[in-house]
Order: sequence, then structure tokens, then C-alpha cells
Amino acid sequence: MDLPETHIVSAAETSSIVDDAASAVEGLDTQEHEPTQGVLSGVGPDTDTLIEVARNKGWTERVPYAYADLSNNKDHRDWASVATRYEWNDDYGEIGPAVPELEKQLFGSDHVGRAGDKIDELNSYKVNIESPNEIVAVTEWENLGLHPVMLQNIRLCGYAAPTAVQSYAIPAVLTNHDLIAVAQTGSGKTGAFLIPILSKLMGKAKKLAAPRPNVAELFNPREDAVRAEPLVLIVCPTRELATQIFDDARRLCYRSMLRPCVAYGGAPARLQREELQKGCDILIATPGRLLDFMAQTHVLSLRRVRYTVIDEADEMLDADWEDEFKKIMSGGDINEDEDHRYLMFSATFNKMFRKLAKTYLSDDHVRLRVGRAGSSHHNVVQTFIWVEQRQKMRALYDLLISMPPVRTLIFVNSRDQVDFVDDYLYNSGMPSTSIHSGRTQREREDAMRAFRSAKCPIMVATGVSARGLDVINVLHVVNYDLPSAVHGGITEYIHRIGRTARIGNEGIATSFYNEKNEEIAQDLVKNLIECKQIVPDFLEEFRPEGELVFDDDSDDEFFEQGSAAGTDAGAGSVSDEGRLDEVPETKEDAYSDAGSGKEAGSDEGKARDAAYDDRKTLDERDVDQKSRKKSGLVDSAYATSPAPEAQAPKQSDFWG
Ligand SMILES: Nc1ncnc2c1ncn2[C@@H]1O[C@H](COP(=O)(O)OP(=O)(O)OP(=O)(O)O)[C@@H](O)[C@H]1O
Repeated sequence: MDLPETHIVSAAETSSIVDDAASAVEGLDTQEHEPTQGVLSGVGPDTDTLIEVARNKGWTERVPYAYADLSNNKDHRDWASVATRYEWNDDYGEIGPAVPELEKQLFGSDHVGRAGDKIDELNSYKVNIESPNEIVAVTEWENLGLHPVMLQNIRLCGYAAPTAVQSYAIPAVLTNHDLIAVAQTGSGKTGAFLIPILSKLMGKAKKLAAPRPNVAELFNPREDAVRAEPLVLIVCPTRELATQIFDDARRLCYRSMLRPCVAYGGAPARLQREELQKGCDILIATPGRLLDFMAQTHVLSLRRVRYTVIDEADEMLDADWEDEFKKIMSGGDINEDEDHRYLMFSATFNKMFRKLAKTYLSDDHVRLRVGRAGSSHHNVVQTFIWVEQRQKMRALYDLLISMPPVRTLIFVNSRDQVDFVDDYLYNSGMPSTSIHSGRTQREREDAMRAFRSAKCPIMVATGVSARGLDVINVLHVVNYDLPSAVHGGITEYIHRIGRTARIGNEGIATSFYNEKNEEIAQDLVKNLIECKQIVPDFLEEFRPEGELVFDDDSDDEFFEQGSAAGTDAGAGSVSDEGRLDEVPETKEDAYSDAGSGKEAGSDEGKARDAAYDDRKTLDERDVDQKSRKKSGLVDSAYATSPAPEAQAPKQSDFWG
């Protein structure tokens, strides 16, 4: 493992790093961030000097993107969809034998997040549950009645105890209820649906699963291929999230006969089809590629599906997605019998969620909410710095160089800006990579891998990466651009900052603020007050008078009616206005395979962040950002086509 120690910190170290980082940011608050010069204009230190500065501060070596390898090695890609999973042999008894190498790969400490010291804080929120039958929370794995293989896999994951959402959701699913669950980011919602579903199926897989070849021995696609007839269908909005849930499913299916597969756009459909043809019990998919496969009835049938899970349900149920969603929920030969359970999960909540939940969930479904729907938890230190637009790049550099080198995720609002910021950092000696939906799937997977492995501990991204991503030890999230209303506003802010401080760990979120962000200022202030964070002076004017009232569309009659297990922990009433309804039509471009069922691999470049791009003039640039990075053509190229923030003529102290 070639990970630098500085980027893989233990839970115990996290606290002091967050403290150090928070002080560093505080110190920056008063600094003047002189507009960027230096590397962009050829004035100031050369790249070697900058690399030395970054190295002295503890940042690791930069890793250039290997474009040459990509074009030469098309057929040898390590696609996430073909990752090794436990292959069952018909000769096995109830539990398959251990496979040490795979076990290490699946459960190694670099792959599974470990709960932090502040897990109690995460579990301290009031739980609101409505259910026709009493759901008793179970707080120890041993008392949940889980299958022994599942218990073993949970132990291998290092999960000491169920989180709050798991304590209620697992018994609800085990007792055959449909479920709608809303709980904070990083609170273990994926386990809350995978653990009970897989555990239930482990005892019955032999009876319920479709016949499949004995893959562990030999698989000859021509003779042995079968039609995939999954028992579980999990739908989520992004490719990165789909592959991440697939990885969790690979872990939790270990040593069982349940075989997970993943289908998502951009990667070769052929390879995904071949995996399906080996047998598939759990199918995790993004909508576009799923619809493609559903149309190929010899490849995929949904007639056996016993569980449909919609993750990031408020995003998936947004009005823009209604057609795709309907097709998936009622499409093809999907099992419509009474034995089909529907589960919906998210950290935030909107009107469509409510409406479609009513349509698709049984009348006696369980409604579970941990804390106020759409709220953040207190484990993220939220800091704001006033930064003028043109000073952002320099401020970002100052921020990163003044902090301990930690895994950092930087959000910007447009794809062009991702390229600029990534190149700027890279050319300033920082080990950055980037991701947005204008990139090929190959680039996206490579960037994620580099970030997860800490080969590139800094990732620049558009909001497309905000939802659901779980990368261990992201200690710092930077909102280089805050999400305006069209970018999802406070909802997206909550999801973005939720990439840090997961599962009881701590983290810091720094946001660059200026007068352009006034439209979400009040929502930000309410969030800061609710999370007991410091409200900076420049946001004081937006402090609401009196009781906090949340206008985040997050509550509804589900939760206002009597509750079985607690009262609303939220801080006031919530209006019914649909903020997400304001998101423009183009939102359906959000995720590159959200399309109409056409071959999802062909729709690269469609993205929500394309809609976000309000800098149309940037599209006219003909300089390929990434090739600069590759070729090392830095200064002159930039000088001819600077990012807006980089255009100021003044020379800064640092560079001078
Ligand atoms: N009981 C547990 N104990 C310790 N760690 C856990 C437990 N359950 C899940 N985790 C870990 O917590 C992390 C966050 O879980 P997960 O991604 O499911 O959160 P989430 O609630 O879905 O977040 P988001 O809303 O951002 O999608 C993962 O790394 C997962 O492995």
C-alpha cells in the first residue's frame, strides 16, 4: 500500500487535525487573498519551487493522469463492474469457505470506514417512527436475529453496533414492512437496507434464486449464460454511488450464494451483461443502463424481485425523473405480488418523495426519521470565509497550504471550473485530481480510485459527486462555490458537507462566501444555528428573528401525525414550499445515464453540472485543460486563457 501516513489518519487523530485545520481557517478569515498570479501568468515562483513548498507542507507527490496508458489499454480496464466477488460453488453447505485474499481486499482498513469517537452524537437525535405495528429498536447485532453469515460479515466490516437508523430500519425490514427512512448523511443508511435484506435472503437463496451456472468452477458464456433474475433491485442516481453500493454488497454477500452485480452508464455494457449472465441476485443500477437491460428481456427479468430499494430517494423521485422512475417501478415483468417490498432512503426530503412514496409504498409502510429531515449533524465544523470571486483560486491555495495535508474534497458549480481549479492546484504543486460528468467513465473511475487510495488526496468535483459518496477520512470539504438555488441550494450544501465527518468521525467544511451567495444565506445561517456553529459576522444580518422555521420542504403530514417512538426533534415548523421545484428542467441532465433508456454508454457529458455552467463564454475556449496537465504545458496556455478569477493583474505577496 503506497499511502502516505498523513492522509490515512486514525479516528483518534482526527479530532486534533480538525482542530488544527479549524484554527488555520480562522486565521485565514482576516487575510487578503491576493488575486492569483504566479503559475497562471508565468510571474512568480516556478512549478518546481511550488512543488517544493507543497512537499515541505507535507502534501504528497503529484500524480499526472496517464493518458497514454488509457488509449493503449482499452481492453484491460479495471472497471468497477467486474470487481471480484465471492463466487459460490454448488458443493458448499450453508456457509462457503473463507477466501483470505478476497477477504483482505473487501474488508481491509483502507476500504471500510470505521466509526469515530463522536458516534454517540450521531446517534443522539430523536427518532420519529410511525408504524402500524410497534417497531422495537435493537441496539446489538446479536439481538437482531441476523443470519450467521451476515453477523460474520458485519464483524469483518468492524461495525461495533447498529447506528440509530439501522436500529429501527433493520427490524422494520425484517418484519416485512415497506419503509421510508430519512437520516443524516454518513449515518449508515446503506447498511440499514442491505443488512436486513441480504440477511433474510441468505436463508432462502437456494429456494428463491434463479438457476445459475457453477461460476466458481468454470464459466463458458456460450453455453452457461443465464438470464439475470435478481431478488433485489437497488436504484440510485449516480454511477459512483452505484459502484459504491455494489462494493458494500460484495462485502455483505461474502461467503453466501448471493451474487451482486452493478449496471451503470459509461462503462462497457458487454462486460456488465456478462456478469449478469453468470447469475445475479442483487442488482444495483443507475436508471439509464437499467432501462437498457430491462429492454433486453433475454438479459434481465425483474419477475423475481422481492425488494426494490430507492437510494437518495428525493433525488430519484424528483419531478424530472418521474418518467424513468415510473418505467422502472412498473416496467417489464416486475414482480407485482404482495411479497414485493419497497424501501426508500435519503438524508433530505422533498414533495415528490412524499407524493411518490404514497403511490408506491403499501398503506402500512413504516416511516422513520432520525433528527429533522434535511438537517446536518454536529460533527462537521462549518466555517465560512468571505472571498471575492476573483480571489477564490488564491484563497483556495492559501487555505490548503496553511492546513495539515488531509484528504480534501472541493466543490465547484461548473465543469469548466472544475478543470480550472484542478489544473491550478496541480500546477501549484498540489496532488489533485478531479471528476465531473463531462469526463469519460474511465476518467471518472480512475479519479475516484486515485482519491480513495490517497494517491491524489485532493479531489475537485461538481455537485454530481455530492450525493452518497463515502470515502474514508475525507477530513475537509471546501465549497469553492456555494450551491445557489439552481444548484440545489441548502439541500445540496447538506449533502456536500456530509462527505466529511461520517459515521461519528469529525471533519471540517469551509465555504467561500460573497454577495453572490445571498440567496441561500438565511438557510445557511439557520443550519449553522441548528448545528451550534459560529455564525460569521458577515452572515449576522441573515439571522432569523425568533424561533427557527425551516423552509426546506422536509417535513410533511407523515411526521406531523402522532408518532409511536418519539416527538419531532426538529426546531420548528416547516413550510410546504417546494424549493426543489425551482430547479430548472435541465436538472434531468444531472446524472449521465438518467436518460430515456437509450444506450447509457453513449450519453457521456450530459450532466446536471452542465446546467450549472453559467459561464457560457468559457465553452469557447479550445484549450484542453487536461492535456495541459499531462503535457506539462502550463504557464503559457493559462496566460492566453485565464479563468475569470485568474484575470486580476496585481502580483501577490506570495508569488512575488
Ligand atoms: N454500524 C456501523 N458502524 C460503523 N460503521 C458503519 C456502520 N454502518 C455503516 N458504517 C459505515 O459508515 C459509513 C457511512 O455509511 P453510508 O454510506 O451508508 O451512509 P449514508 O447514511 O448512506 O450517507 P449519505 O446520506 O451521505 O449517503 C460507511 O463507510 C459504512 O461502511
